[in-house]
Amino acid sequence: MSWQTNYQTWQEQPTMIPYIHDELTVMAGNDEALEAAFSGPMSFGTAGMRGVMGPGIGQMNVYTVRQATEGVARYLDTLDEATKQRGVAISFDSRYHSREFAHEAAHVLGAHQIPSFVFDDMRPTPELSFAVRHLQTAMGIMITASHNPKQYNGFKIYGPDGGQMPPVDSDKITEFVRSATDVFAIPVADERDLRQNKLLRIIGEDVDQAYLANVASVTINADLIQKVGKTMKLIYTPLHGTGKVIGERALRAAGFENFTMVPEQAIADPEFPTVPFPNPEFAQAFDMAIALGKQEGADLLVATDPDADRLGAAVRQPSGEYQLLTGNQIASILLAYILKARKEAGQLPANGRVVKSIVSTELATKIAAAYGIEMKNVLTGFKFIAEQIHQYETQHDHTFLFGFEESYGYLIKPFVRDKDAIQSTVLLAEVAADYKQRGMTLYDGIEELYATYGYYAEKTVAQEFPGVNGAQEMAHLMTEFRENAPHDFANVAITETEDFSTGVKTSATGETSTIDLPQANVLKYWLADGTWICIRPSGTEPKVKFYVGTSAKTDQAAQEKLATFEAAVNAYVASI
Ligand SMILES: O=P(O)(O)OC[C@H]1O[C@H](O)[C@H](O)[C@@H](O)[C@@H]1O
Repeated sequence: MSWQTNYQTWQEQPTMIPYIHDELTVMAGNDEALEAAFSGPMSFGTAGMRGVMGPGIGQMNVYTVRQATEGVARYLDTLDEATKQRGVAISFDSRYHSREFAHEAAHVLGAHQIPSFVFDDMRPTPELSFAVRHLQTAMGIMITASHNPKQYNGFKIYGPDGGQMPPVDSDKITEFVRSATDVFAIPVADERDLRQNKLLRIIGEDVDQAYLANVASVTINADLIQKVGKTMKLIYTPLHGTGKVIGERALRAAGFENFTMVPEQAIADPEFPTVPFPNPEFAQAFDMAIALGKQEGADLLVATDPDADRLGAAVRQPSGEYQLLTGNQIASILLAYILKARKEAGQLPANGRVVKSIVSTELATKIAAAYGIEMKNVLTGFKFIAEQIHQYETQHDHTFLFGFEESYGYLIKPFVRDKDAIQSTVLLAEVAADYKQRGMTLYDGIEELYATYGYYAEKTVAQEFPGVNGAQEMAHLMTEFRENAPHDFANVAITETEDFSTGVKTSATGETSTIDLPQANVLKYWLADGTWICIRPSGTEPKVKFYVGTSAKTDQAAQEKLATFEAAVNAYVASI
């Protein structure tokens, strides 16, 4: 159907929600906006859906949230009654309409006689993952657009283990979402009736307490925290999001009492008024924390994104200036501490495993190997880390020690099955305390890791492919890489090419072997000097991402190599 026809259907609805009706009126005559909103449905995939808020079948609004939830409900209808009656846990972040969307989801589930457990106020994504496990619900829904700009919102689905659903199940839900084509015909139950019939229950403090008790268990050395925790100075910013509700309590419960929250950013605000993007990957997210850190002489600055699943950090350098750490550096220093402290405590299991994505740093592999611990590499997406944990638990063959992605996501203990910035904040504080006790800072700690294991450097660059032809152009780029395969980058030979779409690894001499991972449109090259280069279309944005990871004997040499390979990749792409 054309966007004009879809638009007309919306215009002619007799019972349109008044504020959406008003938004439609504002859009009248703006063909570009109307085309974007009405040409096709929102895409619903393995990560659920995410998009700009506004009227139309292609944007996030009450009707598209109802449609997505209807898909979830129809899926649950196919399961046995006992599973269905376990219901769905629902949380939401601090964005515009997040609370409203969470309740709309409950109303749709209620119309199917499916109970829901909705948080009384915003809560982090990892706490929703925890709630699914704690309340033993059949599924979970998180209303969030993570660290996207304020115009966005999203709908994420979780399976009974608390992990984002693996493709095999989420594909079924996607089918059901697509089958609910008439968004205006989806039945919704009345909030008051649902509450009376116990089909909608409000949860909050009870789950918080259980979650916080678990978070306290991620610390390893209680004596250390006792000694240093009270004096070590931290600055924490929740960047106007859900971390405010629980991050403060988590730090305090773990014994870190000497911290200040950036006051302006400890106010939940869907405008995210103090930052250009509420994303701890961006330096500007730290501007206020740095100013406060300098005033207070803080050792460590920590920022969590609006749904508190990602964590960024900055550490004080000897000069008094702060240096931002990358996701790879934060993960490496957390991992090195976990392995060291657990070994010292006699708690390092021989069958321990660390899990990371294929685009994350090899420094972690080297650290793990130094402790005789195996590294498992999985595709990008924390659901694949959750899937590993589930497997270890059911097969009893490995013990999960740590999981991470370079995109600022880490998980320490599996009472949550997604990245957890609250757990990570608490453990990172303990790591800082450990260095402080040794008369060092986290900055020195990173230097120490490099001096021991080699200087590792990584970079991700993304090329955007906006517009209607974007997907096609991205496909063309990937095809070019496959059909006119490069032999080298910057004159360093490619020794192995991994094509995850066929699951085949090919050496320069033509020998092949199988990659033991699900199929995905990803290419990874291993070079003669140990450098790796990976290319994949983003699963969440219209971008192709290029990742480079290298290492050398000095920092300068590693940075130079990184710059050379980045230029070589850019040159190859420009030649296509
Ligand atoms: O596909 P990308 O844009 O690189 O995003 C990848 C990210 O997608 C989601 O946010 C997942 O929750 C993350 O675990 C994953 O890292």
